[in-house]
Amino acid sequence: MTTATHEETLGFQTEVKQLLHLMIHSLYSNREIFLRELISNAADAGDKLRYQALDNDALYEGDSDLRIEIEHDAEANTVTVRDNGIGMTREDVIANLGTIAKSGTAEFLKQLSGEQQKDAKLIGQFGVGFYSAFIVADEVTVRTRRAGSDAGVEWRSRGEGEFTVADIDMNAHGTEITLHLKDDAKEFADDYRLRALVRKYSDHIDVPVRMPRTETATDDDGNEVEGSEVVTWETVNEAQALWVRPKSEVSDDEYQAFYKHISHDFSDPLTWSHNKVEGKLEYTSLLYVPERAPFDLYERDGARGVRLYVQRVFIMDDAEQFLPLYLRFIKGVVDTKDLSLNVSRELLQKDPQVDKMKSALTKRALDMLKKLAKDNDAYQRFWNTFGAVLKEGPAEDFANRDKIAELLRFSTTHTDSATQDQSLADYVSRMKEGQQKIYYIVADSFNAAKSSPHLEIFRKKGVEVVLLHDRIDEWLVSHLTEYDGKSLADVAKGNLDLGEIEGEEEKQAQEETAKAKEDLVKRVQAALGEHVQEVRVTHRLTDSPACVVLSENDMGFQMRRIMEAAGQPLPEVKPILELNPDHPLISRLESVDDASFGDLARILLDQAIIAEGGHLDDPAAYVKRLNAMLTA
Ligand SMILES: Nc1ncnc2c1ncn2[C@@H]1O[C@H](COP(=O)(O)OP(=O)(O)OP(=O)(O)O)[C@@H](O)[C@H]1O
Repeated sequence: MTTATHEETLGFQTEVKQLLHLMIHSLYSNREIFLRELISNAADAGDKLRYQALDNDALYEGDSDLRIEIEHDAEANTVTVRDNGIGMTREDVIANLGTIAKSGTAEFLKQLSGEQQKDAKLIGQFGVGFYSAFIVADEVTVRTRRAGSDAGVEWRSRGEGEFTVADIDMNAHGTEITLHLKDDAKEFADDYRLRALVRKYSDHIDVPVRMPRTETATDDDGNEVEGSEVVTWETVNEAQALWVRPKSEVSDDEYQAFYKHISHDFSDPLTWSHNKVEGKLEYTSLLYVPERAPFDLYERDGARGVRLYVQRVFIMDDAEQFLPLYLRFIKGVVDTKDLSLNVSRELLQKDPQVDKMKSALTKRALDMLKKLAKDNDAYQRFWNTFGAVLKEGPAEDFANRDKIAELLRFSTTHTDSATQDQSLADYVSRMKEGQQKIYYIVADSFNAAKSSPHLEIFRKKGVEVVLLHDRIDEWLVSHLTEYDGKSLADVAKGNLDLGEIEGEEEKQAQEETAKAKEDLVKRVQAALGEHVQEVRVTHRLTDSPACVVLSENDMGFQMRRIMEAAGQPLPEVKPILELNPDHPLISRLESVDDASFGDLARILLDQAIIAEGGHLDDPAAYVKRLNAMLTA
């Protein structure tokens, strides 16, 4: 009988309470995943012990045969998951099983609306982990002892806001988790069910998962002999690391199950790529593209996907050195012979072998996406979720710029739909005769891009324009300046240059118009003074009277607004005002008296700024001027 001492009752961190509540209510129909989660943790605990024992064999305490054991008691309604892994100290227990350390958790939970809270998949992206035990249990007891330490700990909770910890004596190191099943979850205290679940979810993990089998002797008449029961432990799973097996022998189901084991995701991955590399570098990689984004995709210290193994020994999670940041959504495993077992994060950063593996894995990942792109439907789902992350690529990874460019998808005026489903290759295939550039516009929203006055001439001439409206887009195009030998041109910057799309006659007519309006331009320039960089006549407009543009080298309007919102001080840039000589308002401008001229010119400038999505310095003054005009 163990004696519990130093017992204390503590409250869960608020986030844990919220998560427990959400989980219990939203994961009811996925209840069985609790076993996968507990086995995953137990396997990780084994991995951690094996890693630490590399330096200190004594940590095994004479038991280096890592394993997981699952038992049940149908009468008591319990299921127990036991491992002889690293175990936990009292401090570990309080920190790990009382709080959630992931940053961004509070915001994530807060953002979930009532409807979303019922969506299992949303909670699933969070990675439910240990707390999923409470989906099936009304009481959970954890007994654990850290390998190499004397002190055992017992943690108990009903999942209702509090937990109790106490010191206990414990012979074996490792962790034993006992679930007292809820009335409606008694079905899990069943040998057949548990075995099936282990095979379904944990066949492919490295550690053996064992379950007891009781055999009873029978007499000559076939009756069981009382007291002859012998319990043998039977390994239920295959217990071989999946990535070590030849590709041809691994089924899709096994790949998918392994993905769920490493990612804690509920959905199947979209695709995967399994490769064994031999030669100068020797490693095996198994990379997956998930279907759903993790909640912390945009968190600075959010989880990165790759787990590092050295010769099958788990070394670390989140090994960010193996893939660039713009591929952070990729999950998987890298196992290599070329690193030493005691490699640390710091050493990884300096190791030239790691750089080589990173560049090889990056290519693999990009090739995997290229293959996925052949399936329009699947690729679109990928793009809708991770496209904005992939757009970080050209800036981060200059060498693979062209490969990344092939993978990008955009909205364009060809479809005029907010769905980003057009590739640059699609665009190029539709370019007009004589068109040398790929035209794009950047705006704060799809509608602002689609309705921009800058597009008028392009629509008139049937020239397609890429409609950029993600926050990252201006950053993207500042690093992706050409594709397939064609430069990318912002239609809102510099002089309009349609190249050979316009005939000589057209160009001449435009020059003549510009000449004819020289006086007007000068007058507007004088009236607007310091508010503009320049005033000129344009032929890019058909319906609007005026628009604002920037010089070729100025930072775009969208990027400016983002940087200003981030509190970044920026030098002031004045817009160039372009006037549409064929518009009635411009003709009117030529005929109004001096008193009204200044006001109308200013209204045209302000309207052009509004149409482009900008903010006026003094909106009330604009309204006043406009009202004065309307009532004149
Ligand atoms: N069987 C175990 N042995 C040792 N430590 C454990 C065990 N189970 C859980 N832990 C510890 O508790 C922590 C929290 O577990 P939990 O399952 O909630 O989250 P996680 O595994 O870190 O995250 P996720 O499940 O999202 O990957 C683990 O990181 C680990 O440190």
